[in-house]
Amino acid sequence: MQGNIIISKADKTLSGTIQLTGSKSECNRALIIEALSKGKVKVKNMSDAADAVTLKGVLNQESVVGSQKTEVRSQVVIMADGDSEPSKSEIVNLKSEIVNLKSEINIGPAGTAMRFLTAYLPLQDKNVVLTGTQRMQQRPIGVLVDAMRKLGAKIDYEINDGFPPIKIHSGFEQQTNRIAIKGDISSQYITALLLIASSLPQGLTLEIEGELTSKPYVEMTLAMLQQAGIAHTWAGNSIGIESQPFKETDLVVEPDWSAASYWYAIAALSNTAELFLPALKAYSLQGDSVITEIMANFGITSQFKDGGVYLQKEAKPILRKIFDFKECPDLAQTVIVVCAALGHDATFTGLETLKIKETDRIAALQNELAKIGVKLTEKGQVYKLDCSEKRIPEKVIIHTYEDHRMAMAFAPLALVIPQVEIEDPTVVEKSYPAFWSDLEKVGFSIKK
Ligand SMILES: O=C(O)C1=C[C@@H](OP(=O)(O)O)[C@@H](O)[C@H](O)C1
Ligand SMILES: C=C(OP(=O)(O)O)C(=O)O
Repeated sequence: MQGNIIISKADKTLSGTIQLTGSKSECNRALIIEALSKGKVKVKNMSDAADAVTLKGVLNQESVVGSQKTEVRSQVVIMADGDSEPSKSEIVNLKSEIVNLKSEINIGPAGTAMRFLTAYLPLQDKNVVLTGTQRMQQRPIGVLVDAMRKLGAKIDYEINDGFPPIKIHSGFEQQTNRIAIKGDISSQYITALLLIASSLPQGLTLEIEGELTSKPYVEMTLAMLQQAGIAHTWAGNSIGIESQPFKETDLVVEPDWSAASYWYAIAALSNTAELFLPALKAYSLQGDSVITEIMANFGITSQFKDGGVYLQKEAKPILRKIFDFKECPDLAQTVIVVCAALGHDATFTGLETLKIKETDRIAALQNELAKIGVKLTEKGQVYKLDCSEKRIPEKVIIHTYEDHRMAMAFAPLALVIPQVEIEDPTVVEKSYPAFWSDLEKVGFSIKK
């Protein structure tokens, strides 16, 4: 879809069934595990999220390159075994062919792919530059690169220390099996290391320093590794995984609960809502399934039956005034916009990591909420929403800052504002490409 779109909804009722695509978080873990397991583990219900499709493409390409390398290497062996000895220059050429088979990988805006590959690629005996979008080049990676260097990886920065692009060199040899790592910047660094731990000759124990942010994502990683036969220990701040083989299994990706959160937001802003989301589980590996509890405060009930979840709206006063997003940072925009739309002054904590995501999500929220007169103010680590000067214009234009969640979190405003114009609507492809067509399925009008 090119250009802006204008969203509107003639009535305030929501009903239907929406089949959500697979979780990008689960899928990206499953893809790395599949690649490390060398065929033992298979990913089922591959996500349509662009970030997952990108990672799959890179890993497939890597395995093609891997077999090309083997071919080139065996050519060297044949030449060396042949009647005529290969000349020095022939060997040098073949060696550089090996090195140059693939020299740059660009993962676009995919944060988890960037982090997971930073741990995965050094183990593949590669010389490769790993890069992404301009924004990706501002998202920190230093904590993970430091940890990988201590482990034995050879990694240089191409432009700025601590940020992509990074150059990964071949020749990994494990130097230690115990690493201390900061837990309060991104849990993705920890997940990246845990994913490769069982494939390291000496295994790996991580000592997490400071508070662990986004903890459910680390639990998801360990649960998925467990499903693939990898045992761990977790005592206090120390997580240990011994060197061990994967077992043959399928990893089935559940639909995306972060995507489901936008449907909860739409339900919360509708007068009546009856929506079925198939295949979502009550006991999910995804921490964002906590949206069921959060949205109960806005009158949305969740009933798990028929293999999915039914959402229903009950007329109820809003209960909660304080929301903490430390364990579910991707829900922050969804819930804050719902509070603003309902004029519900509330307090938010656990937003520390939002400034280093797809955009500075705090600044983005502040700018866009100001368009309806709502203020989000920061005092230390506590954020307050002030709706006292809220206004409902005929039309609002939402800038999306290359952030899928800005587009999807503000779209539900179409239930309270006659026309919501979304700039750069294709951003949703990162995690939920069918978002706009799914809105149309339940009666939203989407015009270019
Ligand atoms: O591991 C994951 O799949 C993710 C972890 C979280 O990041 P942080 O750990 O950086 O908060 C989350 O925001 C991101 O969308 C996905
Ligand atoms: C932060 C996110 O993704 P990533 O870090 O994987 O780019 C997100 O999807 O909200």
